[in-house]
Amino acid sequence: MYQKAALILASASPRRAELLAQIGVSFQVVPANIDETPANGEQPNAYVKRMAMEKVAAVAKLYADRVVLAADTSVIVDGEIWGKPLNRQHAKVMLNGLSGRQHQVVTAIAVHYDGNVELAVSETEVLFAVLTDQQIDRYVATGEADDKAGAYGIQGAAGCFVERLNGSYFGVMGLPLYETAVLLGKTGMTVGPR
Ligand SMILES: Cc1cn([C@H]2C[C@H](O)[C@@H](COP(=O)(O)OP(=O)(O)OP(=O)(O)O)O2)c(=O)[nH]c1=O
Repeated sequence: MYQKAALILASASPRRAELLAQIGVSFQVVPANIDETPANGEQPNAYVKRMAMEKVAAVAKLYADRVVLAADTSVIVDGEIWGKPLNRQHAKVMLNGLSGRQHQVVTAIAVHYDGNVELAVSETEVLFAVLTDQQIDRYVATGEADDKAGAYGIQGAAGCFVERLNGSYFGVMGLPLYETAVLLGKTGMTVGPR
């Protein structure tokens, strides 16, 4: 059995740290620095899985005796992978592209322990309301779009852009809690209420 603090969260995302803390897990943060460029013609699911695997591997090689958790979230529109906006103009273009339509949010999580890697993928359908230019401008001006896949964060002001979703709210936010608990459970960790 691992001790509580044996876990390393290989992520710079404050949302992931917040969500992991929410399920009663103690951890240390060691962000992974990898190239997040999709390969030519790479399928969205294959891409998010590869990203989660590369993030976990980059940190696990430095901390071989620990449990390491990494994740990757992408927004998929018509089969196209949308990561974070390059700038605020790009964020507005992305939000315009999401307005009044359905898209998918795919989050892959990878857990490395004892030389093994376990992977899980959470996929959620999200329907956005029709957004006005004024709503988009105001939202982007808050700065909330800057560092998020698809230029929105469901957990903030953009929560009111989401008419409905089918899947995992936490997966959209960046860390699907059910899948995380299942994978961490395999390492022998106690996860959840205590
Ligand atoms: C769609 C959506 C994404 N996001 C965030 C979660 C992730 O932080 C980010 C997607 O980028 P990622 O590349 O998955 O993660 P990251 O670069 O922030 O952190 P790291 O690679 O170190 O783990 O978008 C939200 O917070 N809310 C949302 O509704």
